[in-house]
Amino acid sequence: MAAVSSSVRRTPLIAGNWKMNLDHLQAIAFVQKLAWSLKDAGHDFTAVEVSVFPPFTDLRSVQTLVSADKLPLAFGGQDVSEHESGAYTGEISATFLAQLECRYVIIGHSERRTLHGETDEQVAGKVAAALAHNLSPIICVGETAEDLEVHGASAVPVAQLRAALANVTSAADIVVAYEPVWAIGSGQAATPEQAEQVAAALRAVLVEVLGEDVAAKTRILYGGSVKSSNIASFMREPNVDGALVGGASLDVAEFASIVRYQKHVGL
Ligand SMILES: O=C[C@H](O)COP(=O)(O)O
Repeated sequence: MAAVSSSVRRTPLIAGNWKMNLDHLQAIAFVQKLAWSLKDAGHDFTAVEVSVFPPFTDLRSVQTLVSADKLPLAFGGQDVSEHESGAYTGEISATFLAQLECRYVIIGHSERRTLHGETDEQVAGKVAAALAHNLSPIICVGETAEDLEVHGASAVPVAQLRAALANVTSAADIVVAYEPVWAIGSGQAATPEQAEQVAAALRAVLVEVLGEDVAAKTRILYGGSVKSSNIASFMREPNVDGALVGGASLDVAEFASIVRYQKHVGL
């Protein structure tokens, strides 16, 4: 496995993927409460970055609030089109997301791959579209329970990451999220050791494709049944740099507690 300099500091990222939950009014209330709760707790947003991923219809409201109140929160879309513009009913372009000051966009979530038949080629196209508009793609990869049994944990995520990077040739501001499909919404998270093993294999792909410097700076998140009670165990792993949180990101207190993992476990 390719070695990566351990001296590079990667700012942890805790990302909340709301999926198809919270309308634009609920989004405003949630973001206000989250920001107040974290500020009250003295959270250092430069030490652990926080981002939320509302439905598209909430983004304008979230942008307005974050901008007006100068909140130290990032936000982004849950998906993006690989196309620039045109006759693509229902699609949202990277240009539109960039205009709403999105910093990130989730790409290739297993729910998109499974429920909407999204292919590796489309994922690669979306990654390219995001980067072309200075959005940082959070590239999701992960194996199903069947993949795990047949191929082991790393093979499918590694192949998915290689495919997603097909159009990426230079230093790029990307994030990788390792989300075993069987762990999503199941209450059965991977063990920290499993997450670290796959994250290390994914970092080796980053070294091969993008070089050691970029690989050393790229954050790799774990996702799948992350809660305040297990986040610290993942964050202790050297190649895990944050979490992509689904269900637990919909509760302000629980999500704030995940963000504050350093505090409550003394990391
Ligand atoms: O994007 C988030 C993941 O799908 C994880 O969801 P979960 O935390 O509900 O398991």
